[in-house]
Amino acid sequence: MKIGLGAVIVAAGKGTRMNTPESKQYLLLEDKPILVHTIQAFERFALIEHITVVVGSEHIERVQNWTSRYEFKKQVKVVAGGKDRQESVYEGLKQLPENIEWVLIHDGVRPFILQEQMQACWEAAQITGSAVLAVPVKDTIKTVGSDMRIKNTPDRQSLWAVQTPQAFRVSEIADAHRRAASEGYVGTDDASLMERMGRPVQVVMGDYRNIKITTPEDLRIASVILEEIRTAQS
Ligand SMILES: Nc1ccn([C@@H]2O[C@H](COP(=O)(O)OP(=O)(O)OP(=O)(O)O)[C@@H](O)[C@H]2O)c(=O)n1
Ligand SMILES: C[C@](O)(CO)[C@H](O)COP(=O)(O)O
Repeated sequence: MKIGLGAVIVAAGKGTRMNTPESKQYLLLEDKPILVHTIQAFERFALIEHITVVVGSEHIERVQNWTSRYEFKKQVKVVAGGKDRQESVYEGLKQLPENIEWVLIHDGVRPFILQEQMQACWEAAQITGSAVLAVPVKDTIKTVGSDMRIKNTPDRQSLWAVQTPQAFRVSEIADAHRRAASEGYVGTDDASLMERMGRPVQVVMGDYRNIKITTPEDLRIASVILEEIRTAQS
């Protein structure tokens, strides 16, 4: 069944918080780069027809070569990103083929996305128009001033840590990006661009293992999660 679902996987960041010579998306997790694990998760998701991977311009050829090396079955287009995540997503959206009506936008450094989670996010987007995966926060969150004094304590019941994928109609999220760029707004996720246009975004319960590999300790946690997922699948 063709439904015009594509993926934009953003991986054009420098990984400054990881502080390794090689950007974190190219670090090996067991046998292959983190970004390959992520692309392969989208390869496995049957509904995805097209994958656009957004990388730094100096890495385009390297990632293009992965199609033969890792035997990708789907069409994987590799394009250059921008100076921040938002610009990179927008570049990816602009390069999607015409027939792609819906998109899952995902961080290249979230390799543990499960098939059932992609499915749940996609199904929720079909109903509401937009959907994101998120998990309830476990800690108490404080708003803190520049003087390091606590300003207030938001009610934890309503706080969720948002993940990717985030699912949208291509025309709507591209419009939201166009508007944000022209108005100089920079958000840390794509849903926030829909929110500022007054559009509803459905939250779908995510999985705590869908971590964004960000700092060195995340690499050790990632090895444990990978082993656990492999054991469960074998
Ligand atoms: N100009 C950018 C910046 C970020 N990203 C991507 O957005 C995702 C989430 O961003 P983050 O974890 O913050 O990655 P980096 O920007 O690489 O990390 P840091 O902020 O530590 O430099 C990553 O897959 C990253 O590659 C991107 O495509 N283009
Ligand atoms: C989009 C995102 O993964 C949602 O949690 C996140 O906001 C991106 O993180 P960044 O470090 O701000 O790029």
